[in-house]
Amino acid sequence: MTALLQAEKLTIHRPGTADPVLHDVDFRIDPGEIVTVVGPNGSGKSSLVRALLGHMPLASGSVRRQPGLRIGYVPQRVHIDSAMPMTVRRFLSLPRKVSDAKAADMLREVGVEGVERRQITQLSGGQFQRVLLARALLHDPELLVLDEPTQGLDQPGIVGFYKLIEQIRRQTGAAILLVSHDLLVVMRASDRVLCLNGHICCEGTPEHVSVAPEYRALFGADAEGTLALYRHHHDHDHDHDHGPAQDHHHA
Ligand SMILES: Nc1ncnc2c1ncn2[C@@H]1O[C@H](COP(=O)(O)OP(=O)(O)OP(=O)(O)O)[C@@H](O)[C@H]1O
Repeated sequence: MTALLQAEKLTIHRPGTADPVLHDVDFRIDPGEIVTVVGPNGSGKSSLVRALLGHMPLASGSVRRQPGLRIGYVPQRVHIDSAMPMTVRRFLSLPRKVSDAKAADMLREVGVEGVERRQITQLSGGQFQRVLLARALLHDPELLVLDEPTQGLDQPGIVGFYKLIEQIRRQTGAAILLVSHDLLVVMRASDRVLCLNGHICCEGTPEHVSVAPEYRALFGADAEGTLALYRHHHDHDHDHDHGPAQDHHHA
């Protein structure tokens, strides 16, 4: 299968220095895959994403994107000037104009129907993340890139967001590259997890990564809980679809 996006020996330096943020990272994502990048703060997750998208210069190595690849991107930080009024509708037409019908469809798809006239700055955190997702989906991406898309959401909000991501993958067949701290929830939605700390510490299926010594060394006690939760979800999901993790405390 041809990768949508592939990097070889990707190395990035801190600006103006030879100090590597990332070194020798090999990466690929295939059509329809959900790949999650985890790693501690400062481990280079956002830098990897920005380099893969061509937003950041490489010190060495290569990135190859399929020619004409349509990418939808939700960056980690979106600065909205609160002094400048901006409706959701206007925001969706930046930078590329979309029709009212398309905007309305997309807002409905992501579960925030009818918020067109609302001011961006007056949305809740969860509504704002969904509007960002709607904007990233407007031009039928083959690859959706989400950098910490659930920041500021509470646990049910996070679970709901990842369900939406899985649903989008099912409906559109888009590949999804996720950066996240929400190890517990993210694990379940991913086909492949890549654990980063300046380089790739380990990668593989969620179950493989959660028992890898490199992963455990990085995430300590949290790592144990991740595996327990992953197993729990995984077992149950074969039987029936049921509610989020916090409804079921199995120690
Ligand atoms: N524009 C920049 N100038 C200088 N250093 C930078 C810049 N961007 C990132 N860095 C450094 O690169 C390293 C990796 O940062 P990056 O944001 O990629 O990590 P991250 O894993 O996404 O972190 P977090 O989980 O905190 O978002 C950090 O040490 C950071 O200080």
